[in-house]
Amino acid sequence: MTKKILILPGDGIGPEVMGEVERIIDWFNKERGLGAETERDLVGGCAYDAHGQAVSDATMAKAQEADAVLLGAVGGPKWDGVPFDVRPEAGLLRLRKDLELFANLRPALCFPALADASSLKRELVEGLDIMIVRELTGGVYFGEPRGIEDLPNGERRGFDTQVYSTHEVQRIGRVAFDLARKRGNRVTSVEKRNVMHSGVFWHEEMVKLHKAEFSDVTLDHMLADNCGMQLVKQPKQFDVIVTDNLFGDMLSDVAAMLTGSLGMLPSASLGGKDANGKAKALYEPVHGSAPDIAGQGLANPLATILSFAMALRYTFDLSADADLLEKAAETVLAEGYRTGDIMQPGMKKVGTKQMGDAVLAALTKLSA
Ligand SMILES: NC(=O)C1=CN([C@@H]2O[C@H](COP(=O)(O)OP(=O)(O)OC[C@H]3O[C@@H](n4cnc5c(N)ncnc54)[C@H](O)[C@@H]3O)[C@@H](O)[C@H]2O)C=CC1
Ligand SMILES: CC(C)CC(=O)C(=O)O
Ligand SMILES: [Mg+2]
Repeated sequence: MTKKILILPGDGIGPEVMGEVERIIDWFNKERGLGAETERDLVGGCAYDAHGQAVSDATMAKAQEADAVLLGAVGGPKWDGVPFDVRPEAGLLRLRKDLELFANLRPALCFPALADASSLKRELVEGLDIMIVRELTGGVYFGEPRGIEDLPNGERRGFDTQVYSTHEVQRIGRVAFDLARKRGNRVTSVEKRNVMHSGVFWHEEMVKLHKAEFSDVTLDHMLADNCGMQLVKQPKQFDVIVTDNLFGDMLSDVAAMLTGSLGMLPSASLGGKDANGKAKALYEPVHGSAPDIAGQGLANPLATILSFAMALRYTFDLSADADLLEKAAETVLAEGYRTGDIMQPGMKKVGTKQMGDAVLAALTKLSA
């Protein structure tokens, strides 16, 4: 059956890195019989420019129909002044919310060739393999009430609401515990129960879930500020980290630097399985639209390419193809190809397109 992939390149470096993924999809169609049919559409600032909305209802309908959505990145200074509800980032938030993509998997893996590209010492990151499981459709990014208001005393006030309910914590907890069972069997649940009621609640629900369904998995708890510190002090102590929307966003950017660059970190955003065992899914790099390097062909496409590898694994159940693509990424790094963000002395500096060329060549060589 044809596999329907909706491609939303977005803004800034989004279209540049997604261009390389499109060439890789073509390769998998021709060489591995993937059978993927792709369609491009708009999200983010470019969608706002085209029709005044960061994602249109028509695009949302296509996303609902697709087997998988691949997204580049959204946002940029051009849209700093647009109304809050239609800013580029709102398009991505709507996709996540309306498709109910509550589980955001952000693996931080240090490829052997990049052990010296991290800002940390080689011995701290060599062999690193952490899975951050971030809750993606709740918490302070979506809680009501929120807004900016005028107060009677002439001051103004800005506010957001952090809120989680039982089913939201339990379902993300289950994803984390299930993943841990296939990895190092250890989950660290991260919140701030020392100052936040939602943190106390998160902790209590995780403890209950663990006792009821996952007592074979080791569960630890850590306060979010300490977790940020521990990630740069001794990152290999972690296996699976499960946390809320905001802390997960921040901690995964921290984890990115352990792997060499934000340009290396892929992600999968998954919904619950339907009656046929199918889950809605969106795949995107962890990084943003990188306005500082956009339009120059300098961006590292590997995070987006590795996000497509996650689509092969999680949506299309093609783990051999996912392994092949991940091996191709590892190979080009071992061969010394480096975009500017991971450049090291003595390596071959390349741009976005040449990195894509190198991955395609590695795919061909590895599958011969
Ligand atoms: N998922 C998304 O679409 C996200 C969008 N954003 C949006 O992106 C815009 C820029 O945000 P920033 O805070 O600057 O974060 P950013 O992730 O776009 O960039 C942070 C730094 O990392 C570098 N970088 C990021 N991706 C790279 C890549 N593939 N190759 C080489 N270098 C890379 C950038 O050049 C920049 O120096 C904002 O409008 C923000 O809201 C931010 C994060 C996620
Ligand atoms: C809506 C996004 C811009 C938030 C973000 O930074 C992320 O999901 O990584
Ligand atoms: Mg982020």
